[in-house]
Amino acid sequence: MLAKNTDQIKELALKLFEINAFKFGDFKMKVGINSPVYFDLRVIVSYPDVMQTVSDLLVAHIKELQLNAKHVCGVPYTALPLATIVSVQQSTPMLVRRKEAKAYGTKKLIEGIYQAGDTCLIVEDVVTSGSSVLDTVRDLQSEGIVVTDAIVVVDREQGGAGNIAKHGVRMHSLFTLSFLLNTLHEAGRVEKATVDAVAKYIAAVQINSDGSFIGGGDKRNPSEANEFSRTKLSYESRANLAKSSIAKRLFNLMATKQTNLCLAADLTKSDEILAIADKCGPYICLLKTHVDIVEDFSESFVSNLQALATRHNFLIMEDRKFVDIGNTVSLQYSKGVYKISNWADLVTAHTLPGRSIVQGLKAALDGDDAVKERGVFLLAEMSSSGNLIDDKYKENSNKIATEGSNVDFVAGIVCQSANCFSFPGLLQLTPGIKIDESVDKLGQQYQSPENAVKERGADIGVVGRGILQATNVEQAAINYRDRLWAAYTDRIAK
Ligand SMILES: O=c1ccn([C@@H]2O[C@H](COP(=O)(O)O)[C@@H](O)[C@H]2O)c(=O)[nH]1
Repeated sequence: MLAKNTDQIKELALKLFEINAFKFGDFKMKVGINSPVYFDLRVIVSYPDVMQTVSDLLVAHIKELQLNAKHVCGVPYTALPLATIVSVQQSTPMLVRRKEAKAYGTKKLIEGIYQAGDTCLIVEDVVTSGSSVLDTVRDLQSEGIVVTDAIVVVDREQGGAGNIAKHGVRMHSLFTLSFLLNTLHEAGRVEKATVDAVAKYIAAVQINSDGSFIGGGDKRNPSEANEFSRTKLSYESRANLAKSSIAKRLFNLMATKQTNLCLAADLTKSDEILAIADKCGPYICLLKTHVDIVEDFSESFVSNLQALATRHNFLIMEDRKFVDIGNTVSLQYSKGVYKISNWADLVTAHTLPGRSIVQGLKAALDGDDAVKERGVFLLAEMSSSGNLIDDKYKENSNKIATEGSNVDFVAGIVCQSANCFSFPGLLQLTPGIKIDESVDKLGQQYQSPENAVKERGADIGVVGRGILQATNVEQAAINYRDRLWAAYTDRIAK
């Protein structure tokens, strides 16, 4: 890294974290190992300002290092747009490497005009073992092109630079993983413990270009290599990793109040809801409503509920399960009889309409400060038997939740299984909890608090009729609070 651009590079590092191009979690890497950190620079194409900064820095770096090759070539695919901008900015002709040779026509692997003996600079986004850079080097060399240097945005410091050097190619990076972590720490975005844990992982997991481990052994065991598995981290440390302000607030509230119980207040009279909120308020982190079942809804009902939320320190979630085009959802959230955005800290939404559902909800709020006060939980799974959700739907819901433009507003995911998502800054809300595991007559399936938290990854357990139908609702809330909380403390202690 060159000292001249340090401030700009630091700013870029913070921006990459902000747009979720860099994240903490438990990620499966190309080489088959789990990693606590992941770079997804594919997202930067959606941020022209970030593209501009990255390519400006690459060009400045190339000039300073005097890497005067005749061509530039991006490693497919993420680095292709970066290589294109570098090529245009420097007026250096580009070469394009195909991943597979064409089955027809020229059958070329390298597109562009070149001659044997020409030099070429490689552009890459992220280097782990260096194998992708080396694949590109090999194909260029097979055409007689000379490669002596590669410029990359991020060096994960896991052996890539050394592996590439063994093939006679010098690797230069805009920044390293350690630099990025220290920058995030200096800016107060991550704790020192996080920096140390990742440093430990990097030191332990050094990779050869064929995917084997430098020094031998098998580091694929996540408990040895990765301390960032979402279900192993405390709510306090996950608060630091959360990108949504309300998720941070909820994690901290749960940790200080020592409760991960959400009460589903599915009652039809406002007085009944207020009475149960008052009785159970001291034991819950969240109170969930279905406001459209309340027969005597009024503005005073919501203001009284908000007063109870302040008195007992819980948040309010309207389980509206929005599912429509962005414009309609925006109106449903903020207008009509209920004006949900005025009083519900959190809402729920299906991902069926696609990413526009999140944008629609955000559009109803008045600016960035209002967005910070609110959040959404996206439904990726349901507890009802025979529901139509499949693995692809789950995976795509997770993608929507972690996309850069959504991360400030998506606080969590409603789901039933621990493998639904890995980003530790999101909360898993799991409904369908009852001490006597059973089913109801209309398709609801229940599991015990212990199973929900320890086996299925629930961070917050939702209990409705298990409390509402108890003879002593306050005592029932205490029982569920105690069992859910004990299951969580057991989970992180193991
Ligand atoms: O998959 C889902 C999503 C939401 N819910 C809601 O949770 C409560 C559960 O109430 P119980 O009385 O404990 O069954 C209810 O408000 C549902 O709308 C869910 O059950 N499953």
